[in-house]
Amino acid sequence: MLKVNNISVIHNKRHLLQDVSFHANAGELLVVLGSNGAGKSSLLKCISKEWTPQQGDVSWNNISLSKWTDKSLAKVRAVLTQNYQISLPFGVEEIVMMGRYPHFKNSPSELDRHTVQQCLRYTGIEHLQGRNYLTLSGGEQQRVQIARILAQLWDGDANNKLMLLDEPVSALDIQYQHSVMQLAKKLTLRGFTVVAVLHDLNLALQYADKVLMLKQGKQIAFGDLSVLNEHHIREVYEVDTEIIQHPDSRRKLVVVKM
Ligand SMILES: Nc1ncnc2c1ncn2[C@@H]1O[C@H](COP(=O)(O)OP(=O)(O)OP(=O)(O)O)[C@@H](O)[C@H]1O
Repeated sequence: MLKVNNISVIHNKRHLLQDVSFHANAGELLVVLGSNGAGKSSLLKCISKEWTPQQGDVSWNNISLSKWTDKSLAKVRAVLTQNYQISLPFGVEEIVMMGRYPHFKNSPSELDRHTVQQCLRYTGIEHLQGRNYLTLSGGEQQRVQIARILAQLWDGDANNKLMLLDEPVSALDIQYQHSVMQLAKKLTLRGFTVVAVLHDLNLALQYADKVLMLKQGKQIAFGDLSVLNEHHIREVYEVDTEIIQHPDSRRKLVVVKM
């Protein structure tokens, strides 16, 4: 279980996060929502142990992140960041193999190579094998990055795996947006805990098990999909919306009122 207990992050006397508390269980997809600058990426940095909050605590499986070594955490927690910069002409398999770095010492084993192949297949990018990463489109690069973090978490107990996705679908067309969200959902069904920052409220309504809503570093709402309602959307985004139900699928949709 991921437990975030009353964390605050202060930078230059300004709260980037203030008294944020929530949890996510094994097998849950938690979507973090909020306006630009609300603190979503800052929160992911705290959950990934890149940042240590000045107040409060983050724990993974009942152990405070401060007690996890970087090496052991790297085997159970993987992060897809917004700006993964690579300037050298690595091949696609080499990038995915980077996800295996915490698992081997000097050179990859047969198992590591097999895992890379499995992750390329699982993410539907086998056809990109042999390509120079720098020549891929933004969307293709994003899917390779997803294969990389999957390779990092591939083996071991799925209930002990935490995947953090910062705007995973931002560069993707509608088909791949859904294929990435379906992949995230499939991983939660295996037992993974997935935390994803999204801007698309309809994707959140379709895929989230739980929702956390932030505004200016403060927690506006946390809970099941019922918290993603017109009232909280108005509070967070200052936009009037209506939540309607699709007549056939019964799926809920957010529509902006003009
Ligand atoms: N390293 C830093 N030093 C100072 N301020 C920072 C730092 N990182 C983020 N901030 C500030 O903290 C606030 C929250 O930023 P953050 O990137 O967490 O927001 P966000 O919700 O992810 O935004 P967006 O949706 O635009 O990506 C912003 O005002 C940002 O300028």
